[in-house]
Amino acid sequence: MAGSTDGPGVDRATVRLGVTGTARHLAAAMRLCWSAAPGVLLTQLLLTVLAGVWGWVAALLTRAIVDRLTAAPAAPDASLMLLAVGLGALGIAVGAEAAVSRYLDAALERALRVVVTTRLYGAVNRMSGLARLEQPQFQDRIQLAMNAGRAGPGQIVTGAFGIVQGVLTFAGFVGALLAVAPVMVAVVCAAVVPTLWVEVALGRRRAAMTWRISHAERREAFYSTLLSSLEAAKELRLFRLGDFFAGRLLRELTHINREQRAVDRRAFAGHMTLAVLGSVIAAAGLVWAIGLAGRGRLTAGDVTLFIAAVAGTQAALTGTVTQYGLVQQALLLFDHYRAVVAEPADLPVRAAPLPCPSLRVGLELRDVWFRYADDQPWILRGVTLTIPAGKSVALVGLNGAGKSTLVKLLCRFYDPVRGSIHWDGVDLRDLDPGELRDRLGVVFQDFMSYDLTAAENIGVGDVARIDDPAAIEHAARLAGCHDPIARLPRGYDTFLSRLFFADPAEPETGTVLSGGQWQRVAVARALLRAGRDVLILDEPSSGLDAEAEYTLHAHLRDLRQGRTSILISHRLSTVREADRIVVLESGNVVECGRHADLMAAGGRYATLFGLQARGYRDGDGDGTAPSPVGGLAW
Ligand SMILES: Nc1ncnc2c1ncn2[C@@H]1O[C@H](COP(=O)(O)OP(=O)(O)OP(=O)(O)O)[C@@H](O)[C@H]1O
Repeated sequence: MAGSTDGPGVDRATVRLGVTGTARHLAAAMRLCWSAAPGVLLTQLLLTVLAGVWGWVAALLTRAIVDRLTAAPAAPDASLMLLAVGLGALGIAVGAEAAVSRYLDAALERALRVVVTTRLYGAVNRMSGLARLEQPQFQDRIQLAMNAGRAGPGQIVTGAFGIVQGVLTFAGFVGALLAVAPVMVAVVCAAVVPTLWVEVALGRRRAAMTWRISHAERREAFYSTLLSSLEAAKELRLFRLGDFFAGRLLRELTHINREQRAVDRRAFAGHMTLAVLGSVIAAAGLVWAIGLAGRGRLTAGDVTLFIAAVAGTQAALTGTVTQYGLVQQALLLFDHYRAVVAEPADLPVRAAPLPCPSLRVGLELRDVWFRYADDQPWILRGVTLTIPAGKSVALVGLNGAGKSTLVKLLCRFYDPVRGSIHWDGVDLRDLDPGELRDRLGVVFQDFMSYDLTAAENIGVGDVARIDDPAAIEHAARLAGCHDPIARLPRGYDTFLSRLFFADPAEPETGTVLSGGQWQRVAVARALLRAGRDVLILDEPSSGLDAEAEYTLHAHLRDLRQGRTSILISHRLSTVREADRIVVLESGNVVECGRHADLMAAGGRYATLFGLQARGYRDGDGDGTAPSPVGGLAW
C-alpha cells in the first residue's frame, strides 16, 4: 500500500479555462440545469432580476421618506404612509426571496443529481474494457466528477445569476450615488480591482488544491471504509490493524487539512485586507458626506441614500466578484465531469462492427503478447492456441502463469498488445464487445457476491431471466446450491447480506453464505447462461468440499459434452477428461494434448500430476491411484 500522501500531478488538471473554455463550460452547465429542471431555472432567473433591483429601490424609498420627514416632521400624510408600506412590502419580498431561492437551489441540486448520475455512470458503463478503471487518475477524476457534477452546475448557474443580480444592483446604486457624490463612484469602482484579483486567484487555487488532494481523499475514504468494513473486520481485529489503518487515515487527513489550510490562510489574508480597504473607503466617504451636509449641500435624505448606496455598491461589487471567483472555481471542477462524460471508449470499437454469430469453427489465439501497461512485465509472450468449437479445453499452470489473464483477453476486457484473437476467423477487435460477451458464460476466479437475494444473485447472470424462478432453480441444482438455498429462511428470496435490510419496512437482516456456498451461487450464475456458445470456468470448485466438487464436475462434464468450454483448475484430477489440456508457463504454451498423451510424454504436466497424486499416496503406503476429486492444489 502506497504510503505517500502526494496527489496526482496537478499539471495534468486544468487550472485555467480561458474565455472560450469558460463560455463552453458555462453553456454546458446551463444546458444541464435546463435539462434537469427548466421551471426552476426560469423562476431563478426571474428572482435574480427582482433581487437585482429592489436594493436600490429600497434606498430611494428610504431617501424619500427621510426627506419628507425632515421637511415636515409633524404631519405624516397618506402618501408618506404609502411609501412606508411600500418599503415594508419590499422587506417582506426580500425575506421571501431568500427562502424561495434556498428552496429552488435545493430542488435544482436534487434534479441535477439524477441527471448527472445517469450521465456519469452511462459514460463509465460505456467503457467496455478494464484498463481505464485501473488507472488511479481516472478513479480520482470520477470521484471529482461526481462531486463537481452534482453540485457544480447548480453553483455555476446560481453563481452566474448572482453575477447578473450583482450587476443590476450595482447599476442601480451607481445611478443613485452619481446623483449624490459622483467622485465616490470612481473610488468604490477602483476598490473592486484588488477584490477581483484576489477572488479569481483564490478560485484557481482552490480548484487546483481540490484536484491535488483528490487522491488523498480517495485513500482516506478507502481507510475509513476499511475500518468499518465487515469483510475486513476479521483480519483487522486478529492482526490488531485498527490503529494502524486509523493512523494511515489520519495521515491522509492531515495532508488534506494542510493543503486546505494553506488556501484558507491566503483567503483569510486577502479577505481581511479587502474588508479593511472597503471599510476605510466607506468611513472616509461618510465623513466627507456629513461635512457636505453640514454646509447645506446635502439633505439628510441624501446622506441616508449616500450611506445605503456606498454600502450597496460595495456589497454588489464584492458579491459579484466573489461569485465570479466561485463560478470560476466551480467551472474548473466541472471540467472533470465534462472530461469523464466525454471520455472516449477505452477499447477501440469499429464504427460498424461485424456480427458475432454462433461459434462454428473455434477460438484462436495467434502469437498473443500482453502486458497490463507499458511499465508492467509481459504476462503472455506469444501465445498461439486453438480452442475448437464443441471441444473442452483445460488450462493449467502455476500461479501467475497468465491463465486468468488469457480469459480476460477472450472476454475482450483488454486487447492484445501484439498478435490477435479470432472468433471463427474474425478478429475480436472487429466485433461488438457486448455481442461477443453475450455469447459467453463465465465464472471468474474473483467472482462477485452481491448484496441481493439468492434468486437475484443467480439471476444477474442473465437479467432477462432474473424473474424466471424455474430457470434459476435449474441453474442452482446444476451448481449444487439448490439444497442450501432451499433451507434458507425465505428460500430463494432470502437476502444474502447482513449489511442491509431486505425490506426497510421489516428490520430483518439476511443470511451469510459460506465461501463454498457463495462459489456455487457464482457457478449457478454462469450456468444460467449455459446455452451460450462458450463456457469459461476459472477455478469453479476451489472452495468446494469433496462431495460438492465431485457432483459439480460430474454435472459440468455432462454440460461440457459437445460444447465449447474452457476450464481452469489447479486440481488436475478435474481436468483429465478434457479434450485438450494446455499447460501455460511463463506466459507461453509449453504443452498441449490429452491427459494420456501428456502423461506418456513425461513432461511438465506429468511431473505436476505426479506431485499431486503423491500427496494422496504418501502416508497411506498403499500406492493407489489419486482420487477422482480433491488433491493438493499447486
Ligand atoms: N490487473 C492487473 N494489473 C497488473 N498485473 C496484473 C493484473 N492482473 C494480473 N496481473 C499479473 O499478471 C500475472 C498473471 O496473473 P493471472 O491472474 O493471469 O495468473 P493465473 O495464471 O490465473 O494465476 P493463479 O493460478 O494464481 O490464478 C500475475 O503476475 C499478476 O500479478
